[in-house]
Amino acid sequence: MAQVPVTVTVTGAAGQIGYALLFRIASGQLLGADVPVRLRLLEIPQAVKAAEGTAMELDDCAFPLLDSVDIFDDATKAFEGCNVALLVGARPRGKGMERGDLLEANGGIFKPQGEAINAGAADDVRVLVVGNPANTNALIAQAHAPDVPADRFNAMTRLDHNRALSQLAKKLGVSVNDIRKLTIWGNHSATQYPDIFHAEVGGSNAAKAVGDQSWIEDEFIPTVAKRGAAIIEARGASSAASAANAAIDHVHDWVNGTPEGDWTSAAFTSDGSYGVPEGIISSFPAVSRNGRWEIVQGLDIDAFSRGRIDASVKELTEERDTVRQLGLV
Ligand SMILES: NC(=O)C1=CN([C@@H]2O[C@H](COP(=O)(O)OP(=O)(O)OC[C@H]3O[C@@H](n4cnc5c(N)ncnc54)[C@H](O)[C@@H]3O)[C@@H](O)[C@H]2O)C=CC1
Ligand SMILES: O=C([O-])CC(=O)C(=O)O
Repeated sequence: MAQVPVTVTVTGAAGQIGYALLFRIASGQLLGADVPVRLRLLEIPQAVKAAEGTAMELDDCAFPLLDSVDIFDDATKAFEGCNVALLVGARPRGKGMERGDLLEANGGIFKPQGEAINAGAADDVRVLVVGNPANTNALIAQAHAPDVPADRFNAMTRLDHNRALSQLAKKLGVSVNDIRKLTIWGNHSATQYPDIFHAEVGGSNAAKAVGDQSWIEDEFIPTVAKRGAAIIEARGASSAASAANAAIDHVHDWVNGTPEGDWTSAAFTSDGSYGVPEGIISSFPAVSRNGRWEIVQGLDIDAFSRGRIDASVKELTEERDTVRQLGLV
């Protein structure tokens, strides 16, 4: 191994996303085919044995890039020296629940994890929160890591972005490779706004190519925004492999940069752009340059998009107010 290994901490390692994620990280898909990784897995004590089973399977793959796997039930140890933290461990929602119903149950997990990241992670740590409600859990972790730059705490809306790409490609009968500049705004929840008004298909405007506002409003947006619930209904369990895939995409692009001529969607601390209140963790059109996300500026937001963005942002500010009342931020 030519390079120094990068330390990647994964929480909820024995869960279903963990199982879909760890093998892809160890094979080099998270950071690059020449970057060795050290895995540190965090689980609750009852699930440590299952995590050990996964670690045995990781051994059995003989991944050339996998330097080591260590398992912990103590957050302080798990985040020691961590460069990339994937906060997956949380309670998933069941049928009929909204992600916001999990705020109190999961809020308690992200405070100690933020503290542990603050105490022991590497100076360049990047944190992606996957566990729901992801945006507000990221806000909680960030609030307890005052020494880590705020922009290092992200929440995952890349799965929504990928879902939207796929739905739009199907509608237009094109490949996902033909679509650029799609955006998920707001919260990773049913209020999210998948925006195709700035998207391009084969270089032309995607909304014009669709040419059907009622499809956008009544089919596309609800299908993308409620896809998580549809998967739960169909599978009896929430999305796992697609969520792991999106986490890989998000961190890969954050670290290695987004392609020229395109952008993606990522949730991070608002600087007030597009009227999103400063400080909340909201999804934006984003490019990554030199390892940092930048919000794509200068997009015209019409009245329809304004209303949708505002509705999702309102939910985010309400979630923030709830966790404030609970003393979590
Ligand atoms: N942002 C997104 O797009 C998506 C988010 N999710 C969310 O990801 C989370 C994980 O989903 P699954 O893997 O399906 O759930 P799961 O229930 O299969 O696994 C969760 C794992 O987390 C562990 N865990 C619980 N508390 C922990 C703690 N304090 N520290 C470390 N580990 C802990 C559990 O023991 C369990 O092994 C859920 O919150 C789910 O809603 C799921 C899909 C997409
Ligand atoms: O819907 C859920 O609870 C899991 C999730 O976040 C998603 O699939 O988008």
